[in-house]
Amino acid sequence: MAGSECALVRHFVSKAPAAVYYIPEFITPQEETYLLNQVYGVPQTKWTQLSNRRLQNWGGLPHPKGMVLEDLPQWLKTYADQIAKLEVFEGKVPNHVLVNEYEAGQGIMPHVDGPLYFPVVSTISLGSHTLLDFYAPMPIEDAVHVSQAASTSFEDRFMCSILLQPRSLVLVCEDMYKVYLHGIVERKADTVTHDVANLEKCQGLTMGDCLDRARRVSLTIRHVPKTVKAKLLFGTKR
Ligand SMILES: O=C(O)CCC(=O)C(=O)O
Ligand SMILES: [Fe+2]
Repeated sequence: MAGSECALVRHFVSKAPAAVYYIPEFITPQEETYLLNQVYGVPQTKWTQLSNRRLQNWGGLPHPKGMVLEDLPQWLKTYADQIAKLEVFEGKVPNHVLVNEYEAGQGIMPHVDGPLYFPVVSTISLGSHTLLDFYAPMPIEDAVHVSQAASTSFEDRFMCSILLQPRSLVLVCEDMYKVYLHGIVERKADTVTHDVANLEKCQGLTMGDCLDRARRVSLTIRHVPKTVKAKLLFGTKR
């Protein structure tokens, strides 16, 4: 992306409840193919299989005592450096990437990314679109009656969706990171509705369109502020 195009204001999603920026076609189709080749070119042992998705962790394992920093491979570092220039990380360069792979029909439960990261997440989507859904947190008074609240809560607390098209970049900031939960519903297709807050930034789509999901790979690029040398975290006597 050319420097002059970097001003984020025009990518601001004004219909979201707090700061989200959505940049369609952040990377070219050639870069998308290149990144997918890199993701699938790593040794099988880099993959962790979860019940509803596979992932690769790069940069180190975030830990409350600090992350033992590992260099990002160049194919990820290039994008961490580009995203740093967008200035949402306040001068820091992202040092951690989670690669998530979802088959059509897979998703991720609503969650918050938590305090180990600088409170901004930047995500490049590869291969397929998805809908990233945002939810208000559970009210405190309900939290003590979790089992009752949980049965209806996500539907009641739904706030908006952001359509993540292949090759797009989304930046989730402020309360969208710190307060609201995000998740991806396990569905094979998504319908475009008024709930999609960034629809006006998605070319060629109209209300009511049905989009079939395919396999999606996401690069979740973040900054872990607290890093340590391996010796300090684990001690010397092991
Ligand atoms: O795949 C995505 O876009 C979301 C991933 C996510 O929320 C996470 O890894 O914490
Ligand atoms: Fe997340």
